[in-house]
Amino acid sequence: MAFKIGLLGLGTVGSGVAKILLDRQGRHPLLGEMEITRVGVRSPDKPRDVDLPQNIFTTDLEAIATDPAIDIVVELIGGTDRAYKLIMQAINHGKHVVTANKAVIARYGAEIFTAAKEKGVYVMIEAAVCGGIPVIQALKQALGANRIKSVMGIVNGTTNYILTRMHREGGDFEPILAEAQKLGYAEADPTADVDGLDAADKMAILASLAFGDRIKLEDIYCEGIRQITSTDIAFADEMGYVIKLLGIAQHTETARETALDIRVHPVMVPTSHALASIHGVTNAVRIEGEPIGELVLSGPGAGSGATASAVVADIINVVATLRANPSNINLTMGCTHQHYAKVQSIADSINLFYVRLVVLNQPGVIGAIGTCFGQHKVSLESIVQKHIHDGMASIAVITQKCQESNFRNALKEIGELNAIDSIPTVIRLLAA
Ligand SMILES: NC(=O)c1ccc[n+]([C@@H]2O[C@H](COP(=O)([O-])OP(=O)(O)OC[C@H]3O[C@@H](n4cnc5c(N)ncnc54)[C@H](O)[C@@H]3O)[C@@H](O)[C@H]2O)c1
Ligand SMILES: N[C@@H](CCO)C(=O)O
Repeated sequence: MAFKIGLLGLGTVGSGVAKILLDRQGRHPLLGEMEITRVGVRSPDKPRDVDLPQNIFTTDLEAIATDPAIDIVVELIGGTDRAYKLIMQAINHGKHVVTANKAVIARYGAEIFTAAKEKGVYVMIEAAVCGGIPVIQALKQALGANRIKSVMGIVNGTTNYILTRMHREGGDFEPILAEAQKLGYAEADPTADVDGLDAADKMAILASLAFGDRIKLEDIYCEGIRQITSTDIAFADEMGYVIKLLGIAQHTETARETALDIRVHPVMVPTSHALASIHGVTNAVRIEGEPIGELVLSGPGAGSGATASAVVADIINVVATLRANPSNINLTMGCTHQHYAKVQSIADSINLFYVRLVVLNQPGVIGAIGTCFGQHKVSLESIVQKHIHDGMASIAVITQKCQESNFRNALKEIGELNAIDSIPTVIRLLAA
């Protein structure tokens, strides 16, 4: 008897899933035990490049989520509210759910996984983070023996594509974003990607699995890449760094037991670092655990086939588990977190900084900047003056590790000095 699948959404990822399920040759034998029974779409009569019988299409998505004949609901419509309601409906009707929807899981994970636990069903989310990279399964299962120390990654392909092009071409953010939109690499509304919100959704999910607590999205400090200029890229390049948008989740150095440091922001990454060589739309996640040490998973973070690969892997896992033991939940596939993580404020975090200042080219400016930082307990690694013209100079400062609030207080005071024209960029930095 085949397991019956109800597919909600037949767009980029939905079509990829249907294509895999309709073309089983050479793939996992369990695909032979699955059948797409109903498909929820907006326009049933629209011509499509997947060979599904017309009579299984419907615009009534609720009917699929509540259909007693369906075993697994695969939610691929995107968005938040409607998708959340459909997922909850499916769970409440005793169906297992597979979704690629990071926005829903990051916002409503607590409600969804609580309901799933009560109903004894699986909610599988491999495709929600980094598309085709099996990072969810790694954290839930393969790395289960480890105490995870940190999870750090390039989890948004759009921003990595833009930053890679800025590095390669020396171009500025806006024109490269416009071209990325024309080429289909960036959405017409790029906000979620370029402002770091998509990465924050993904980090909430990864950190929750890595550290065993729920994460409130609003607790994640989030900064995007709009302020990065070609000048900063050139400075970074000269100093042996590349600028990447990173998601970071780690235990704090000072109060390891009590707080989680979780954020998304641009970082100057030394060219020798594993994440520095991740280019274009590729994603990568570096996980550090005890006893395993460090490992990096990299690959396609989006796209029809890559994301569908993760969705179908989840379906296979559900089917395999149901075949082996239909009545007991496999604990390595579920999510049982009860408490919310205590998250460290960005002001308390410890960072190294790169800061670029535009100043009047006059004696004593560098000394005054150094003094201000010193008065706020910020030690400097280097301070270099460049690009002198029209009586103005650009100064690039790199600090040693310092508390973010001390750095910000120093910077506020420096900004008030007469010789300071502007402070266009501040970027946190990874130690070389
Ligand atoms: N595209 C990717 O590379 C990628 C990667 C990882 C995760 N995801 C996630 O996968 C999900 C799907 O993304 P996608 O790229 O396939 O989006 P998409 O826009 O290509 O497809 C969504 C489909 O759902 C349909 N749909 C939406 N609301 C509907 C409704 N109320 N009734 C019927 N049909 C409806 C749309 O018409 C569309 O065909 C999203 O949650 C997204 O975040 C996508
Ligand atoms: N918009 C996402 C892809 C889906 O997660 C990205 O650019 O990585």
